[in-house]
Amino acid sequence: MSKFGVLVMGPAGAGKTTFSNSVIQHLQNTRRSCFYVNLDPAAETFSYEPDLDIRELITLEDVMEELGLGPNGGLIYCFEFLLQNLDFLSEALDPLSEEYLIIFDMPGQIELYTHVPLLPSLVQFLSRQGPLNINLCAAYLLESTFIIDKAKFFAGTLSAMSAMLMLEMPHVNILSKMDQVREMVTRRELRRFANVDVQLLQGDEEDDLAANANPMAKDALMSGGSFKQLNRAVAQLIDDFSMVSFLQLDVQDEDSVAAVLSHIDDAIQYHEAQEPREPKDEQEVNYEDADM
Ligand SMILES: Nc1nc2c(ncn2[C@@H]2O[C@H](COP(=O)(O)OP(=O)(O)OP(=O)(O)O)[C@@H](O)[C@H]2O)c(=O)[nH]1
Repeated sequence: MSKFGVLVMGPAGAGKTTFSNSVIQHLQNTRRSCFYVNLDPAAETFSYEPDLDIRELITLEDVMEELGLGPNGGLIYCFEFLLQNLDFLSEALDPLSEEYLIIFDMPGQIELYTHVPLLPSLVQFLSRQGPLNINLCAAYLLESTFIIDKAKFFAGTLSAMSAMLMLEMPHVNILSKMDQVREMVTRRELRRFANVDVQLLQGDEEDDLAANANPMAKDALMSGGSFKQLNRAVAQLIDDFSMVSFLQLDVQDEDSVAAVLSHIDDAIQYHEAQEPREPKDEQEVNYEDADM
């Protein structure tokens, strides 16, 4: 047996901290132990004070001020620094017993989940392949309001896929802030986004939510000959990657939080039964490039 952990990821403002807080509340209500780790060096305020906070090690503000880096380069520097000071994590996480769920609240900069190889190194250290031996699952949040603008929704879907491919770990995708869209779309329409229906990307006028809800957003969907081809290629890519689906999360509803947690548990249990994979080689990172 080993400890359990969830990496709460997703773009800025997707609702990561709010979701983390509702998980903590749910675990408290059900008398389960949890340990809350903030890994966002630019975080400002919390409803639940983190049990471990990267800002005790390094803050984005200090890095930007002292090294003259921008926010993206600064964040990458902070993560590189964390990777050079992994005792900061192991001293706090190693002593925890197996009953703990460890919640890692991640930053929102999208670079971290796409092309910069820092998260895979961190995951490797935390996971069953590394010394901390935590059974980890990624929870990738995307705002449900993105479905009103299909271009935005599919861009978000691609970034979720990118995180899935880069991290190669148990992963659940979540549409957050469901309270904001329930009145705007039918259940049938919602299902087409939750179980990503690539026909949505092919310009099906009848089902064009954007046209109904927000005329400006319709223009944002790529159109014209070459864009049609690109849309088709993206649709094919998502279709081939047949695992892309989203759970629906409403943080006001404890059952919804419990259902998402139960999926996370299932994803972890499923992967726990699999053989751990071989570690990847480490790669170099250039902070300056990140702000270009
Ligand atoms: N209506 C509604 N608002 C939400 C929900 N979840 C989060 N919000 C709001 O969305 C905003 C961003 O939420 P956060 O939880 O801070 O999002 P985050 O992903 O942690 O943000 P960053 O750390 O900046 O990347 C806040 O104003 C929240 O109150 C939700 O389920 N419903």
